This record gives sequence, C-alpha cells and structure tokens, in this order.
Amino acid sequence: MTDFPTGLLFDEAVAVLRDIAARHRLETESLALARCHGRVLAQDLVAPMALPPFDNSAMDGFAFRHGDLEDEETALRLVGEQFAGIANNLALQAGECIRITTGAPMPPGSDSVAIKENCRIAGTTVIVPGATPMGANVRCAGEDVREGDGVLRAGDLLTPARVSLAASLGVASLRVSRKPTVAVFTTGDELVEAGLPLAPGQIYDSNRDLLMGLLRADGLEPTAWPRLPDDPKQVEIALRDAGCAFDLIVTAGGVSAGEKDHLPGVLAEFGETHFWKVKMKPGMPLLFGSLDQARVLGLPGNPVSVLATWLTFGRALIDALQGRREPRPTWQAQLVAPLDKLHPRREFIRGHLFSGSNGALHVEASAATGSHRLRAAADANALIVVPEGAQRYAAGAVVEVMPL
Ligand SMILES: Nc1nc2c(c(=O)[nH]1)N[C@H]1C(S)=C(S)[C@@H](COP(=O)(O)OP(=O)(O)OC[C@H]3O[C@@H](n4cnc5c(N)ncnc54)[C@H](O)[C@@H]3O)O[C@H]1N2
Ligand code: MOO
Repeated sequence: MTDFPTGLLFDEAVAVLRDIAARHRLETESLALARCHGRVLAQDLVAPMALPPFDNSAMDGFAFRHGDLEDEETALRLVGEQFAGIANNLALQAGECIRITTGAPMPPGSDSVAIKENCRIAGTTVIVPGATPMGANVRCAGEDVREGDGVLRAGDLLTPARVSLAASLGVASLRVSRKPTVAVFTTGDELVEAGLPLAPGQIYDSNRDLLMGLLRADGLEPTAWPRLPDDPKQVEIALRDAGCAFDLIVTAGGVSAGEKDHLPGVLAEFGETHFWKVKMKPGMPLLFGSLDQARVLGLPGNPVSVLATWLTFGRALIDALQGRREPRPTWQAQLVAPLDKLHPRREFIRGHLFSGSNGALHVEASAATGSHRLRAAADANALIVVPEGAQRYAAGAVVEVMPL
C-alpha cells in the first residue's frame, strides 16, 4: 500500500496534483454567454469589431467644430438633435451645433462636445464656453479595443467584466471548460446530523457544511452523500459508486493512521494513490488519488485541516482540471506581533487581516493552534501562510496571507 509518494513537500505535492489534473483536463462545451459566468475560457477571443464601434459623445451636451470657438464664449446655432441609438448623419456646418446625448454618434463634421450644464441656451442659440479643448468629451472609435485585438485568452477565468466584454463585442456564446462535478463525503461513526440528538461520544457533522460552502464559493455545485460510517465495505461501495459518475470526489476524515481510517486502503486497492501525506500543518495526512473516472481528494477530518487543504489543494485541482491559466492572486501582510514557528512544515495559521492607517495590510495571528478549533476559524478572515522551516518572525515581518 506504500507504492506511491508520501511525506511530500507542499510544493512537490501541488506539482503532482497539477500534473495529474492536467492529464485529466475536462472537455469543453459551447455555452450561451449568460451561462459562462465563473467558467474557464477554452478559446482565444479576437475582437470582431472595434470598441467603441464609432466616435461618440461621453456627455450630454452640444457637438460642434472646435475651429469655431473664439477665446471667450462662442454663440453657435442649434440645428438639430442626435440621440443615442440611431445615427441620423445630420452634418454640421461652420458656426453650428447639434444637441447630443451620452453614447450618441458624433455628427459628421463635429469634433468636440460642450457639456450641457456649462452652456447657456437661448432659443436656437447655444453659448459654449471658450476653454473647451479640441476633442473634448469625445470617445473615439477603437480607443478601447481595435478590431482584431486578442482580448481574452484560453485559460482566462470568466469574470463578470470579461463576460460583459464578450457581450459588448456581440459574441453570443463562448467555448468554456466543463465544470467538474463533485461528490462530497464526510466520514466517521461519531458524526450526527445537526437537528438529531447526540449520544455520548458523538459530535455533529460540521465538515459537510464547511465543504459545501467552500465548494459553492468556488463556483461548484457539489452533491453531498449521506455520512459514511467507518466501515471499509461501505466506504468502498460509496466511493466506487461516485467514482464512475463524478469528476471529483472530496472526502473529509478517515485518512490518517487510525484503525478506522479506511480511505487510504480503499483507494490503494480499488483505485490509484498519487500521494499521501504532505509536510503541512494542518492537513498533513492529505490523500490524493484516482478512482475510476474521478480524482479523489481525501481531506483530513479536523475542520481547520479541511479549510486549509481545500483552499490550497482543492482549488489547485479544480483550476487545473478546467485549464485555468492565471494563478490565484496572493496577498502579503505585516505581522502585528512576533511569531514563533517551531516545526519544519509549511503552516497555515488563522488570522485577522486588516488595513492599517499607513495603507499597508496587517495580520494578527490567532492564539488557537489546534486544527479542531473551528471557532477560531469562524473568527478569522485569513490564513497566514508560513513557509517551511523553523523560524522566528519579528513583528512587522511580511508574510503571505490567504483571505477567507
Ligand atoms: N497516529 C496518528 N494520529 C493522527 C495523525 C497521524 O499522522 N498519526 N494525524 C493527525 C492529524 S494531523 C489529523 S489532521 C487527523 C486527521 O485524521 P483523519 O483524516 O483520519 O480524520 P478523523 O480521524 O476521521 O477525524 C479527525 C478529527 O476530526 C473530527 N471530524 C471528522 N469528521 C468530522 C466532521 N464531518 N465534522 C466534524 N468533525 C469531524 C473527528 O471527530 C476527529 O476529532 O488525525 C490526527 N491523528
Ligand atoms: O495536520 Mo492535522 O490536519 O494538524 O490537524
């Protein structure tokens, strides 16, 4: 059962996971734009048109020829209206102006717009201020995007602004990566659903809500299985069942060294183990493998281990399965107080992140260390990432943080 890497460094384990996931890239599908939000783009997008598509006004006001302006105020003759929506191609002659609204095409012959509030109108005469610069309040065709520009790339996460950019280019559908289907299992004889009475020795299942929330926040639509008892046959049947129907199985608990920890054995016997145990704290007994068509991520059962391993390995896995190109952003903050790290593993410490008066981010580490202490996680708004190696960090030292 030990014919696989074990006790990996954090970065080594992430690299193995990314490599396996890349070999199981999910297929792509073409979706209507409205369904593309949060997906990973699987095509490059070349602009089929310019943006703005035509010169237009940035303000409500009066379009005119800059050459007509005198040093002081200039009286111009109002000869028509050009509203947004229909280009009426009303041409402008010397000494004339045309009423225009924001987004309306610039009338042929005009090159500048005076803002309505800065003008005085008397019948068909409009007095525009003299100090209006050439090209004022005009948005030029192609100043944002030129036709033929590569605007999005395969692997981009489709944020609202990116979907909206595609819409502004008239693109009605995009080829995107399929989203992984996910089965979620919590395991353990001690677990009871909230709402039911607890017998001595039992606890409520909190990992299911933690996991479902984390996965949903990452745009997944996970399916939760009923809690699994610590019975190897039942673990085997449930996992093999899910293995032929889902892209990803995420479990919590049952992956360390106890007599009732059956997941590593089941995976080794019926699937394939890619690694087991990572030099991280919490989350050390993390298990990663494949079973039938699914990748299996076995998260250690302590709640804070679930949090730290999902945010690191779980996210890396779903990103790689979907071919996401851009790494997730990383943040840095200054420690408010000194921090002693005594062990060699990479550590994830609950913390409170805030913006200091100098504009820099500061983080205060929680005093709680045990990975069972969920309350400290509920009070935290970030995990502090402390690199490998025992070290003392002074107050003010800059550390990586992962906002929660
Ligand atoms: N001899 C060893 N013991 C332990 C090791 C080890 O390497 N050798 N690793 C420790 C570490 S580190 C962790 S983390 C845990 C992980 O253990 P498992 O993944 O096997 O998880 P369980 O034993 O099933 O549970 C651990 C802990 O978490 C509670 N739990 C589990 N599931 C839930 C749930 N759904 N909701 C709430 N709480 C849950 C469970 O009752 C245990 O207290 O192992 C250490 N031991
Ligand atoms: O690594 Mo365990 O996840 O410390 O609690």
